Amino acid sequence: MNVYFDKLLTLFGNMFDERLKSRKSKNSTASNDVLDTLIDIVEGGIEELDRTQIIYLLLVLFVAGTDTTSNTTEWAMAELLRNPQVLLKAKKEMEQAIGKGNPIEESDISRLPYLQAIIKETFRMHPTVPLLVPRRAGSDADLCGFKVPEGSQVLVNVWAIGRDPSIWENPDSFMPERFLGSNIDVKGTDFGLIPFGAGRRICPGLPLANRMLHLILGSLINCFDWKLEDKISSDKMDMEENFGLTVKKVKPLRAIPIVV
Ligand code: HEM
Repeated sequence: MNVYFDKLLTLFGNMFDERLKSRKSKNSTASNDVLDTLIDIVEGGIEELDRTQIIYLLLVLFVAGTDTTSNTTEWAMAELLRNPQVLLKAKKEMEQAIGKGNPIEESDISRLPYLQAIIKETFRMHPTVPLLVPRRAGSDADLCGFKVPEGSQVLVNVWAIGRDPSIWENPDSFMPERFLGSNIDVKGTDFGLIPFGAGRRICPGLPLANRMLHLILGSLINCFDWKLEDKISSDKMDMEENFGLTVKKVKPLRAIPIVV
């Protein structure tokens, strides 16, 4: 793992140095990306950050933002292939809203309520960070009759919340319809659905990740038809989960795209 981190740190270090150089050149145009913004902050004297801190910050964003987004996409595709009627309904919605085979744009998302519901349902059943980031109780607390002494480490089991039959009807069924016409969202205020956490340490990548997921999944649905490898039927798919800091599929999804 450390070898990979070292490689990434070298990569980000080179990017940082090249960007500084290019910003000083006469023909430079602003990229307006994260790196440019961080350098603007340093040069504007708003925050004291050095090269090492910026490189580590890029590493954190990269590590926290890649596996989480790709895992969620993989779970969503697996559920769509396991539930062909859901995939068909999503295709129809997109065909009507943006036209078959067209890539989806950010401005289309608000016109695709079923796609939004599919992503919420994926987050409910497959929250990629199942226990969030550990918390420590700042003072003694009483939680539904349980005593939580000051200083205890608290883990929030988001995976179990998503499968709790007292909150969700048929919790083990993939039913995006449950979110149609509902205001429940993943932004940290509906505690039945907190795949990005909640409170002060809520995932800062939420707006980016949520948009990216709609664009990626929407394009995969609208631009391709899909079939499972080796003629596996949808009801025989392996959905076993590997629990760790993130929940991955034990057997990676292998599906074949066919351009529409
Ligand atoms: C599907 C995508 C993602 C999911 C499900 C997700 C989920 C989470 C969760 C559950 C936490 C802990 C929050 C808590 O304990 O309350 C977290 C923290 C974090 N996430 Fe994400 N994340 C995603 C994508 C991203 C992206 C794209 C970025 C950045 C580009 C990012 C950056 C971070 C960072 C930096 C933290 C640590 C925040 C802190 O400790 O204050 N995440 N994420």
